[in-house]
Amino acid sequence: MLHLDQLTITQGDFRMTADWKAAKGARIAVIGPSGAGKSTLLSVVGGFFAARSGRVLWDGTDLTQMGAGARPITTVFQDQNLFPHLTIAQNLGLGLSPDLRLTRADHTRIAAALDRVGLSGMGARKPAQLSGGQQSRAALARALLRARPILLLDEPFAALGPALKFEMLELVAGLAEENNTCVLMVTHDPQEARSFAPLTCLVAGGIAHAPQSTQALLDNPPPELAAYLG
Ligand SMILES: Nc1ncnc2c1ncn2[C@@H]1O[C@H](COP(=O)(O)OP(=O)(O)OP(=O)(O)O)[C@@H](O)[C@H]1O
Repeated sequence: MLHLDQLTITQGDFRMTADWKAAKGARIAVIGPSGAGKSTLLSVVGGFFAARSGRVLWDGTDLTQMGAGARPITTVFQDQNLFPHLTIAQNLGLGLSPDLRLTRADHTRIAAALDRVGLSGMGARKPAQLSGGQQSRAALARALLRARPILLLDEPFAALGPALKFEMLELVAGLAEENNTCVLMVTHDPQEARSFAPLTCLVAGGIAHAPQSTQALLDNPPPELAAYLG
């Protein structure tokens, strides 16, 4: 279980609180107005930014003082963060071994992860030799290889067209279900939230609210969400 325990997050004049729990395997959309703090929330959970007070726990283990790499968490940002000078296979290998000393078993796992996202045989290419959608798949394959129980997605597919985006979301949902991964995904798109996430965390008015039913929230949005959805 992911537990955000009385978090207070400040950044300049910005202030936000979060105090809730999410079960293993929960898929949660993070939605709210621009500047409300969605990315900041993910940064705090992922270990890229420290909260002013409160704790982040996973299954009772306090992660608050752990660096991002040590947390049981994988984060995928919008820019995909693939290294341009490395091949796709090496980019994936970084998820297994930061110094790229890969065993034969590692190479087998990398090939299997590429197969899984529909990139069979493309491991030797550089990122620039893949389309935007294929790069997204590669970033997802790397996240998959890390096999951490929490996955944070900050608008990872924003650059993709609608068809490809939904294909990717389906892929993530399937993988998350298989691996019982707890996913927090920032999105601006209510349709995306509905199709991907049974639960939604509304971030608005200085509060990252406890996850609630996506359908109920979007069918009957509170004023701050209604204004944002238009
Ligand atoms: N480096 C910073 N210093 C001070 N304030 C910051 C900094 N970065 C962000 N902020 C403020 O923190 C608040 C939350 O920003 P954040 O990027 O988390 O919002 P968001 O909900 O993800 O927005 P968007 O939907 O536009 O991406 C904003 O009000 C922003 O102005």
